[in-house]
Amino acid sequence: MNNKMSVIGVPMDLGQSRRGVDMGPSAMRYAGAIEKLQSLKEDIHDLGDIAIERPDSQQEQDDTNLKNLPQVIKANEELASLVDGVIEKGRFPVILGGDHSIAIGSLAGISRHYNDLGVIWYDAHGDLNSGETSPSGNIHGMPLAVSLGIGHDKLINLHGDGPKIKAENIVIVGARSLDPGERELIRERGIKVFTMHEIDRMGMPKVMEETINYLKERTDGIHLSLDLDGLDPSEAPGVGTPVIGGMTYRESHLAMEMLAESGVITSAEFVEVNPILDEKNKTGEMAVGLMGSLFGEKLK
Ligand SMILES: NC(=[NH2+])NCCC[C@H](N)C(=O)O
Ligand SMILES: [Mn+2]
Ligand SMILES: [Mn+2]
Repeated sequence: MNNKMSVIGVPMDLGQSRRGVDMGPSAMRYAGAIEKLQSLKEDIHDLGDIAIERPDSQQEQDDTNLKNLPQVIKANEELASLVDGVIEKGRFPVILGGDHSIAIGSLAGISRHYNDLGVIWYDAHGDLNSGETSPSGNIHGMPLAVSLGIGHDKLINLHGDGPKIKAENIVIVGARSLDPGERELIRERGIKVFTMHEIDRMGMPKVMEETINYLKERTDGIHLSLDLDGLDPSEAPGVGTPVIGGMTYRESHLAMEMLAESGVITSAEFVEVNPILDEKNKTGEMAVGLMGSLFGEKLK
């Protein structure tokens, strides 16, 4: 894995309806994210946080049901250029969210550097909705669909026209809350999903082994998009859209350690940490713990 890393914070909560996930980067920094990275890699640049526009209360709702669309676009454009520049310089981008809508910008910036970018979507959700299928209008439920070229034009064409990734290069791990439109899309496009059912049946070691082997043979880089709500809310309560029956902290560590051993991950983001809903920053600390394992921390 690349020893030079650049960290970008994206303090944005406008892709969903519960305030507080904008403090995610602070929560992870407070829990020692930068120090953790410095202890594992030799060259860490902290690029600080992107400036986020506040929503305008006078703003007219446009013809879509997408909440805070202009601000989400603006933040993602900025993130995409930054991430693009980081990779251009030969560095590994680590993105701290923010709600999951920021994956639109991450993937737009990263995908420019790969012909077949793979994505591991570690999440309770599929985030495969569009304006038509979304039950909420929350853009954090849409980034994977947008990156496939499904959804609002301005989101799809952000930082380069058209789709950024291919359906066959995605693996979703930990899904247990999928909307009807998302299920249909998964079926239609043949997206690989390990639901909690499969994780229970096969065990995390087999799930990660299959995930890594599947993506290794068809991609030229793999982005890990880790939504903290993939973990069970009893362990990671500081998230805006908790779903019971999730992956444990131990299983998640193992998954990160297997990714570290495989050496396949070329970029990563940690999203949806909401310190307002958390218990003494437990979820922020968990995110940093998982970062450690992903980037090669070993106890002996
Ligand atoms: N990144 C997330 N936590 N996404 C949750 C999405 C929840 C639901 N599927 C929606 O579209 O609103
Ligand atoms: Mn998500
Ligand atoms: Mn989620």
